[in-house]
Amino acid sequence: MSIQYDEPLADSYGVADSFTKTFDYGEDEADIEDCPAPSDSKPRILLMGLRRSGKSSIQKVVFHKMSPNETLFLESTNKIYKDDISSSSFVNFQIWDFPGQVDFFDPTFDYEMIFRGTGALIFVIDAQDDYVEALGRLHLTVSRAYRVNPDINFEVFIHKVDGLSDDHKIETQRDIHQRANDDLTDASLEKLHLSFYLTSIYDHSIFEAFSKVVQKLIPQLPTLENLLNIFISNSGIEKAFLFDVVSKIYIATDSSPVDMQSYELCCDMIDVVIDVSCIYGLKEDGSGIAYDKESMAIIKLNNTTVLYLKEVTKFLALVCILREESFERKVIHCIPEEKHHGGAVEEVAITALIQHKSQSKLRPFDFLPQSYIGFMEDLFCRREACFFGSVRWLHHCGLTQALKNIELGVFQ
Ligand SMILES: Nc1nc2c(ncn2[C@@H]2O[C@H](COP(=O)(O)OP(=O)(O)OP(=O)(O)O)[C@@H](O)[C@H]2O)c(=O)[nH]1
Repeated sequence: MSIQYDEPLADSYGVADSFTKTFDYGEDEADIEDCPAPSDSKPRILLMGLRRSGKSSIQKVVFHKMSPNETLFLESTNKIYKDDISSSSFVNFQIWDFPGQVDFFDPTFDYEMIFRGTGALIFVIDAQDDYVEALGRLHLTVSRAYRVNPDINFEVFIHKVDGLSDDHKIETQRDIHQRANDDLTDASLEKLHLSFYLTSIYDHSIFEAFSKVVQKLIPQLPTLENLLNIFISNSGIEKAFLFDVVSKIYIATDSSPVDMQSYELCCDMIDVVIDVSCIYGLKEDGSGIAYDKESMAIIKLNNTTVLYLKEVTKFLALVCILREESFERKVIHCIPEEKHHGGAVEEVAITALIQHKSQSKLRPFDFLPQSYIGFMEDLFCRREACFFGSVRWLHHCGLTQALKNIELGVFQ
């Protein structure tokens, strides 16, 4: 395996702070009564479920880099615990971890106010325990929430499945799915849709499930997927993910199916890049940050697979899996001699294409004949454009702008 690494890694992005913050487990806790009015607060994802079902562990493992074994020592949550992760993550939301014993009939619990500003409600069921009580609680919770806010996405994590055999997992999912939906039908709530996920903090399933929960809350997701689709089909890439670097949830991918192995490979690559960067990328006095706009890495595996990571924004990375042949393809070899306009042909051609594709009014390379642009388009269509050209194209053809818009208001 060879790693190419772009130095220096120090810049003004300030993600180091975020990384340090993620290791600080002591955030503020707030009483239920302290909840701000929905209009003042960030969009939120609620984590609910019975005591000891694993809610706090999920939040700590996904957003605070706690190792799964450390969760054994987590104390029971007694108050609503609000975690604002927008300072360390692309996704601008709060996660509210509820104590297991929340009582909807308690007059001090203003559930209407809480549900009104909620984007997604994750209900965690411990699959290693008897789940009859959890199903009753799930029904009570989602039916209340739905009546207040029918736009909430209801997500059920069938959790701790690491202790179950494959057959047992499928059977448990089928049974929980059936019973939960029967309860909804009995209550004439057929329109209430529940999504189910098998999760564990001991593998990547919890990150994958969280990725899907978050993606549903991004209205611009089809645009991002579309860009990634065009990108991979023009460059011979097999799979492309846009990753939130700190949490390792992916906020978008192309529309080819996600297989767990590819996802895990990309997650591991992020870890490698950040770890190497923390060791070798900082300045001698230890200042600087581990992830910035210079961050880029290529890992060549010994089975002709190439992993490619490139910074997109201070929180996001594009991570791709491709074959060596696609990676090495160079557009320059395909351009006939008479089309060369001096030295940096590739640079000029790609920039021209970017301008052309984005229909920008500024066209500094307008001097290039239309046929030339057509020729380049043709190369892209024939999947002969070079890999790096495609990466630049993706950046310029709207990805950066699309992401900026999302950052401005992910849920609006
Ligand atoms: N095997 C296994 N254990 C888990 C998993 N997730 C959490 N746990 C364990 O479950 C126990 C309870 O986890 P917590 O995160 O404290 O549960 P909680 O739902 O926040 O509990 P309350 O705060 O009491 O509501 C801990 O010992 C965790 O280590 C998992 O995916 N697999």
